[in-house]
Amino acid sequence: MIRRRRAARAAPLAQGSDRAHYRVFEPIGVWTKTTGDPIDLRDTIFLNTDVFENKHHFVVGSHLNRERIPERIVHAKGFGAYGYFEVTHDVSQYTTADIFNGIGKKTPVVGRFSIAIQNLGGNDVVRETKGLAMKFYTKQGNLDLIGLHLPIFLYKEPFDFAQFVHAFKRNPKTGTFDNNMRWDFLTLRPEHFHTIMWLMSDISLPDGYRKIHYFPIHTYEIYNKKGERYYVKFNFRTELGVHNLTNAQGAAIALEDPDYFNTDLYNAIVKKNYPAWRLEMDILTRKDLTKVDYDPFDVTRLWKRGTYRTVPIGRLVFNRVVENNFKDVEQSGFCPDNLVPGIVGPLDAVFKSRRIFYQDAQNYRLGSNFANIRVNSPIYDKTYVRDGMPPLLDNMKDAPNYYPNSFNGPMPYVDESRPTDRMVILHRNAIDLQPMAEFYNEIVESDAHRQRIADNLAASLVEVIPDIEKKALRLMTLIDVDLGRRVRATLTALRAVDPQERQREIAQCIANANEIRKHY
Ligand code: HEM
Repeated sequence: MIRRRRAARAAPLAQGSDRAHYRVFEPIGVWTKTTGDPIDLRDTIFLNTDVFENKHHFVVGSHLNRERIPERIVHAKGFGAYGYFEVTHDVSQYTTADIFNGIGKKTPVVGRFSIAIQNLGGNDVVRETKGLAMKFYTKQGNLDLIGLHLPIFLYKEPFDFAQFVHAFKRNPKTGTFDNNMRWDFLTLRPEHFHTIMWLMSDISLPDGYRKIHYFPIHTYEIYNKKGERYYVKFNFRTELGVHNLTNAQGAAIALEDPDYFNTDLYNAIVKKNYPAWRLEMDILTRKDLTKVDYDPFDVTRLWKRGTYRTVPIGRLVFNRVVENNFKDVEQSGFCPDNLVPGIVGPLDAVFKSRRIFYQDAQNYRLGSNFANIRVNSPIYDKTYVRDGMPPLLDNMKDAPNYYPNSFNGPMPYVDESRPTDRMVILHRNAIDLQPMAEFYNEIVESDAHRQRIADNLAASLVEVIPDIEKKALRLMTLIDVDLGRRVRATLTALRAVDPQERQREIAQCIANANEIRKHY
């Protein structure tokens, strides 16, 4: 699979190559200023002219100064594609959501694939959470499902979001990623460590965005026509199967192409190797909720095997690359709170917090009318939300701008199936190390994989100060004595390497990387 990428790069300009964006257009027309008046050739040459006379120069220069908008606080680096979702199994017995009813029904979709911690311009090939944010343009409004490559989340305490982001982003003094900050925070908030274990495992260095499963993680409440409620987790399973890179392959690719994930996705789609995912849902009934001996709304742990059943729903396919990255990707805004009739949504505390902050982030990043940006607009909307910063589209022209009114303005409808009450979820704040031990001993399939996890953890501890290292090793030992022992042993071995030997190792690593690169 890596080899294909080299071939793709060999002839970037060749006709019919995967670099389809190098097409030559039919003449587009006369170049104009932003105000539409044609540009004279003499307005494009400033040398030996009075630069201050040239209005065009100032329009272009001052616009350039304003080209950047704030990057996303997390998942800043990403790439997008358009596609569709097709129902393969009717699930109307569980939900009235139009998108999931009627075999063969197709709904247009935009997706944004991303990396969690890197800034815009960062490296794709790093051991970080990957995301896939999806917007389904359904007949009943936009449904946004936002998934990660992991089936669990870091914490169930919403307050931790800002603290985690600060600890895992850059040190305020050095401007670099800092394992001391990370481990300090982790040892004080051990709940997060479950996700960190998944991050240190093989699936967290995947071979591109296409070969990953994505999980919206939360337990969603859904309801059918009779008003019966179900509790479900959605899973998007890649049809290509999960493929991961070794650390050495990752290092080589990171050097060669920091945008590898974008390149891979782009090339696959233009070559018509459309990436596809099977959507399924794990289901618990209301009765099941009272029977299970775990909290099914806790995003930090998996549902126990044997307690739920899984039903297939459909197929998600991305078959069109975006035509303009800024317009379609940078300006896209996904809110987990964009739900449709038939899907009440999750009830846990983390989701409640997300209901507020995505919307707020997009108000800040894109402006209060971000829903009017084409990529974010639903198929149908008739609102009383008016005016404000552009874009405004037709601003509902002269239709009434208040409700109720006597002039036939938009009217609400009645969803008779929608539940009238909401369950209140109370979480426990006890730290449960059992899911972490289970991950290490049961989900991780082999001893060799356990060793790789320990090696990755140890590598992240090399620069950590003794006090924090001690706490980190204690935590790992509490989870599993074998884990603590392995990490300690690798750490000792890494520290024992004398500096010259280390230099040789780095040189060897680069040589290995070059060797690997020869093959793709
Ligand atoms: C308290 C919990 C959380 C908060 C407050 C939070 C907040 C945010 C914010 C503010 C953004 C940037 C949005 C933008 O600028 O458009 C974001 C992006 C994102 N978040 Fe979260 N998040 C939380 C938990 C989660 C969880 C549980 C998941 C996955 C299930 C997730 C997945 C993502 C993804 C994939 C993106 C990138 C969206 C895109 O591509 O535009 N987050 N989050």
